[in-house]
Amino acid sequence: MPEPTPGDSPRRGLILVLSSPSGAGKTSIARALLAQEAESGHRIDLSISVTTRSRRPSEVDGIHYHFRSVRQFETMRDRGELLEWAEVHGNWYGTPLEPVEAALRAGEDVLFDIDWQGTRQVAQAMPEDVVTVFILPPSLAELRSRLERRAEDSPEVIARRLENAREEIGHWREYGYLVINRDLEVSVEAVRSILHAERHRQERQKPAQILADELISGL
Ligand SMILES: Nc1nc2c(ncn2[C@@H]2O[C@H](COP(=O)(O)OP(=O)(O)O)[C@@H](O)[C@H]2O)c(=O)[nH]1
Ligand SMILES: Nc1ncnc2c1ncn2[C@@H]1O[C@H](COP(=O)(O)OP(=O)(O)O)[C@@H](O)[C@H]1O
Repeated sequence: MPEPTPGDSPRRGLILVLSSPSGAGKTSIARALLAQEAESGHRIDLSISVTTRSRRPSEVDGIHYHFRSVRQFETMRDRGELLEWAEVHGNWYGTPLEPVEAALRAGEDVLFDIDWQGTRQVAQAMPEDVVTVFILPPSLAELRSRLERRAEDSPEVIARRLENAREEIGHWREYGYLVINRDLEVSVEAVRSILHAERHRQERQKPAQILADELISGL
């Protein structure tokens, strides 16, 4: 992306929300998307949520989540430090507000991996900044087998996530875009196309708006 020329205001960043039932592949899509965007010089950051759930073997505190006690979580929430929060699968999850505001101001996009309850809150709080994508698994059998293949949760935890899938999927109508995650590469490309198109929305293109007016006044 070319650097804005002097006098241009930088584009305000956008929030790209990915939601899905657990195991449909949003974390895999998010990771690949971030890597590809970074490679091509675009600025998009992952919002790192705070959670009270226990860390999985493959997860690192501060990279995948900020793992906190219930008391620490409640303190952050009560101080107004969270943009949104929700109880999901029996644990608390929330999005720290400050890094999101700083990124948007700096013209940087932010990727959210949050559930439908959080999406609603963000869409209400920042309607102009939010783009929402719901990821569907190709079938229930595939959803189950992805949760099992990931092999990071106990059978009880997997069963609970499958039970909750019905409610999560039930909110698909609240999202602007739908992607069926059959082939990971194809899904990543679909989400990238959405992101790239949304960056060009007229309302988000301050430098282009200014340029258009300058062109008119020079004619
Ligand atoms: N509302 C909200 N949901 C979150 C947040 N972080 C993660 N989630 C959601 O919590 C659910 C469980 O996430 P996680 O424990 O990582 O399990 P996974 O989806 O099976 O990998 C998913 O639907 C996430 O999108 C957050 O900050 N806020
Ligand atoms: N398109 C796909 N085809 C096959 N397996 C996939 C695909 N997308 C993700 N997976 C696998 O499914 C499992 C769950 O994916 P993950 O990204 O952790 O889902 P979520 O974040 O939605 O819970 C992981 O083992 C991941 O490697």
